Amino acid sequence: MAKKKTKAKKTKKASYKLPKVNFTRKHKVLLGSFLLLLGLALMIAFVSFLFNWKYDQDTIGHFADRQLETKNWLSKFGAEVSHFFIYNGFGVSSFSIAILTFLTGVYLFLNLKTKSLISFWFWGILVMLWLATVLGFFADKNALLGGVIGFETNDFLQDYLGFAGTVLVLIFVLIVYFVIRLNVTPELIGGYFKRTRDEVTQDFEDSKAKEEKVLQDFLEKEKENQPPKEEPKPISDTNRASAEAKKEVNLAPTPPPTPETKVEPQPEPKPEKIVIEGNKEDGDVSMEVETTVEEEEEVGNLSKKLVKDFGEFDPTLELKNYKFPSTNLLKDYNAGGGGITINQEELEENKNNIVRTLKNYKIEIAQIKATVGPTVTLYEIVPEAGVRISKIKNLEDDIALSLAALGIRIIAPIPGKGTIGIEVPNKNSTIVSMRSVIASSKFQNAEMELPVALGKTISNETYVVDLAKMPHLLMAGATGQGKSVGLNAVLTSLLYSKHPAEVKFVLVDPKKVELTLFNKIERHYLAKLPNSEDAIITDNTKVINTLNSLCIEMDNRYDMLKDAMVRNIKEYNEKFKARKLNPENGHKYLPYIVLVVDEFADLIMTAGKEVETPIARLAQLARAIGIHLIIATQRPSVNVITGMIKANFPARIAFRVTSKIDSRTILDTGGADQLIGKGDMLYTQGNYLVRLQCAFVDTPEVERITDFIGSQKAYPDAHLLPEYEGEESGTGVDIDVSERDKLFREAAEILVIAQQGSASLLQRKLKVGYNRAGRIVDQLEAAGIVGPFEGSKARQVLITDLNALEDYLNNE
Ligand SMILES: Nc1ncnc2c1ncn2[C@@H]1O[C@H](COP(=O)(O)OP(=O)(O)OP(=O)(O)O)[C@@H](O)[C@H]1O
Repeated sequence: MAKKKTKAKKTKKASYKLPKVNFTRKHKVLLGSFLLLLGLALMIAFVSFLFNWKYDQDTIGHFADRQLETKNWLSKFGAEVSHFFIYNGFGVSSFSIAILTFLTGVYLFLNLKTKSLISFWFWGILVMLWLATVLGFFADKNALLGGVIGFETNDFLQDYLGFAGTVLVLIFVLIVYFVIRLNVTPELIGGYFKRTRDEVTQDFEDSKAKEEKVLQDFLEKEKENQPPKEEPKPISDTNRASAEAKKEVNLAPTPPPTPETKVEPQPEPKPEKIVIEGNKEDGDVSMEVETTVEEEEEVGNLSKKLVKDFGEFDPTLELKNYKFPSTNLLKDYNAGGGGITINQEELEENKNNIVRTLKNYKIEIAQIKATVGPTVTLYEIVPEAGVRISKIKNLEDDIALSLAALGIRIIAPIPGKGTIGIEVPNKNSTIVSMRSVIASSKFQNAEMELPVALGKTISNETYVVDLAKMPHLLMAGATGQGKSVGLNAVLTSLLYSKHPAEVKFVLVDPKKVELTLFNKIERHYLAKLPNSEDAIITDNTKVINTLNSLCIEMDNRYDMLKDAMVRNIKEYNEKFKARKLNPENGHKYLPYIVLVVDEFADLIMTAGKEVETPIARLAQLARAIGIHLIIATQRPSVNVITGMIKANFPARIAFRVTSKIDSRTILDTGGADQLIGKGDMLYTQGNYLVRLQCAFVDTPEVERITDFIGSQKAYPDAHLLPEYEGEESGTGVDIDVSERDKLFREAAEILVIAQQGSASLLQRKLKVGYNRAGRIVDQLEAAGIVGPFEGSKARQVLITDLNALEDYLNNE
């Protein structure tokens, strides 16, 4: 009980942190411009007052007298206000007031965060008081310096503390200002002096060395320029030396004899010298032509040197002994039987049925060919010339009826082939094992960023796609049709192809049981928010924070890419590996991040726009910086897979769904309703549909893989995403007491009696609509009566009984 009360108090305190003024943007612009101009006016008035105050003194106090003239640039107003602030107030330090007013105006006008304004005002006023008091010492010389308040404060302090005491107090206040406001500490000052001393010594030594070098060069040049027969000249004989030098046309740039020129520590490229010999007899002079050498780029040079010395940067070095799981950990489902079995009888029967049915509708077939896949067999038909394709397509249901089989799909025509396809499910389907697709050469030799072996096509070929190219994947299908297996297949593919340094997963699993096994590889492959305990997110409210954190990560990565002048993560990582990006400038190797959401419908139901917006943002922008989303849902309705989501997820997988409408929602076309389930799926990447049998990976297999990886040396922690400070309350708005609903008190009583912070309860008891009930709950939250939004659970009520509520509301 007591705990609840303290919590209630805490929330109350938190909600009163800032003044509760709800300005609209228009109000802010108006107030901002007013304050901005008022600040300027004060400034003008104050400056003018400094020159004209003596003349204007007679007019003070006669504001109503229109005849009286003032010299202040802002006339009577200026004179009165300045007299009030400067003469009667704080003296010249009153300029602070004008500056602070101006600053407040700017903040409001530009809609900047007003939080720092409070500290501006606090410190500004402190400085003003301090300065006024200090200038109070000189009040007898000039009354304007400290103003009346400055003089009085000074006088007051001197009465009690004497002159010395007052000075000491003022010095202490100054120290407080420096330490707290400017963060100045003795160490900082000491460090600064030490630095400047070192710099001076260094500079001195540098310039000495440079001077010596210049002198040396000069002498050498002189020596070179001397004709051999000439006597060596004394160094001091500069006049003569220059006269001799003039005799020769020397186009080589002589080093400027200024000791200030900075000499770079790295060796300069040596210019090549070409000497054009002159004919001495003709009195010709020889000329030395110096060709300039292109300076090499420092970064390139340095990076080449680094690569030469240390080799390319290896992101996997920290876990260099990491061993990839072997395919032996996966079960071979076809070990005994060995692949697809072809049932001749079945094939014959189906062929006859198809030919007969089509004949019934007067469609003659020129040729028929069967391709047996793991779950379905494709009969490719070449009709006789003159048969209309639409005719065959319209017979879909009739053919299905005559074949007496579920899940018949007619593809007319098959893209890229001039044939019509009829897919008929096999009586005995074959499981496509994960092992067979992982071991396939297609997957093993795939030159892809994020290879994913989805399964096998109808012609029994392994189908491998690049998640980085998709760039996001939407997976939908009715319950029990193979979505979770599909997700596991995708994750397993990535575990088999990518080192922990190269890819990180953010797993969202509202069902709480589907992805738990991946907990074991948390420190290898998972990414999480700092301070969160579990890497796998099962709580919907935490998803919002994680999504927003990913948005921050995305923005950060874009900044890094911009800084590195590359367009995508691949180029960035290549540049980083070639040691062309300096880690000291914040660059680091960027792993791909794959966000997997197992039940998206649940998320949209509980958090709605709050998840949709960051998901859409990530989907729109994250492809270049290596964040890829995989979203699965068993409810493919339009309010879950919204237009915004769909537009950004061109790659989609549909498992079997119950209706044609659902199929349309996922794929924009029918077909998914005719699948046979158990991993039978349609995949599209925006153009045509491919029917695949999803690779099957069972829970024990995933467990073996995660155990294998989890038992190896790991990073100290999961990959940490940037911190995201969610709003304290679910609503994030401070609600003015005066704006509370009329039913606020009644609603508070209902929730306190029921001890359940639910909007639907209010809807029923108060007979109000959902929106109003929701608003009241927000107001109750802002008042500290109910706790924050907790996803599907009702909010906690922070007040225990009606008496406590009465006290609480009365003390507000
Ligand atoms: N690729 C596949 N090959 C063979 N059988 C499969 C395949 N995928 C799924 N199955 C079978 O279907 C069952 C249900 O699959 P899964 O758990 O993936 O369904 P789901 O769509 O995730 O269901 P839910 O939405 O209820 O979680 C599996 O236990 C398995 O027997």
